[in-house]
Amino acid sequence: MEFGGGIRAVANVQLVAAAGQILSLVGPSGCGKTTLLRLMAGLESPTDGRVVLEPPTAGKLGQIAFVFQQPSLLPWRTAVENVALPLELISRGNRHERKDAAMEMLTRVGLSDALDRYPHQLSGGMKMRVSIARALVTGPSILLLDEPFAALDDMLRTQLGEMLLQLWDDQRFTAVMVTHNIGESIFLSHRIAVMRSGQVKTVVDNPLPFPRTDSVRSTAQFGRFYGVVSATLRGEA
Ligand SMILES: Nc1ncnc2c1ncn2[C@@H]1O[C@H](COP(=O)(O)OP(=O)(O)OP(=O)(O)O)[C@@H](O)[C@H]1O
Repeated sequence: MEFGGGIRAVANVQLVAAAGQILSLVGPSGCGKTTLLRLMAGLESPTDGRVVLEPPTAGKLGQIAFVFQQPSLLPWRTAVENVALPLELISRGNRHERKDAAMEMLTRVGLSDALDRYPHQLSGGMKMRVSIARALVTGPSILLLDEPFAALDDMLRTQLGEMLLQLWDDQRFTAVMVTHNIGESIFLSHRIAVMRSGQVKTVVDNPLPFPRTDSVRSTAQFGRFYGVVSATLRGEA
């Protein structure tokens, strides 16, 4: 993928996101993580090469969802109205059905008490919950997340990570998530793709079993794997 001015953001990448699993992309700033994610989403077109979605229906409306670092909610819509928006855009259901689906999704992300609040009445963590509910309301088979929790404090980050795992357990979507945070990549994913200078240097399988709760972070296995991923990031492994 080459941008104007000859900037080569991503090159020679061969990466498979296994169906029903969570894959993390980690790497130093500017190594091409976001570009690769945007290529997968179809938000950028590759200068060369291709992105293959399996099954092909994964490319259908409502089947790929993207969560950005900023929740980017519409300020004039309530939480329910924001979450119902993707259903409106793909003309699914009538007004009542869309509202019911949005309410159910918001309940699943722990916001049953905030359905009718506007974005300015929500905390940063609540806005991200709405953003994730909006992404998942169509029941996508692929969820792409770009540093979704980067702006949140550690405690919220952990809570939302656990929530994401719970949602994955319920919906079993295929997820690809960009993160700077090694601990988060280990906690949340099945496999971790380590990127440097626009290339995927290696993909490591995460040995930690599911289901995972926060307590897994204090296990020796977690610590050992953290060391492996860090060394890989530094180019030592
Ligand atoms: N729209 C664009 N136009 C020109 N260059 C771009 C564009 N988007 C990204 N780049 C360049 O491509 C390279 C990879 O950027 P990208 O945002 O994918 O990296 P990243 O790993 O996600 O970085 P960060 O972790 O800082 O978000 C960088 O050199 C960046 O400056």
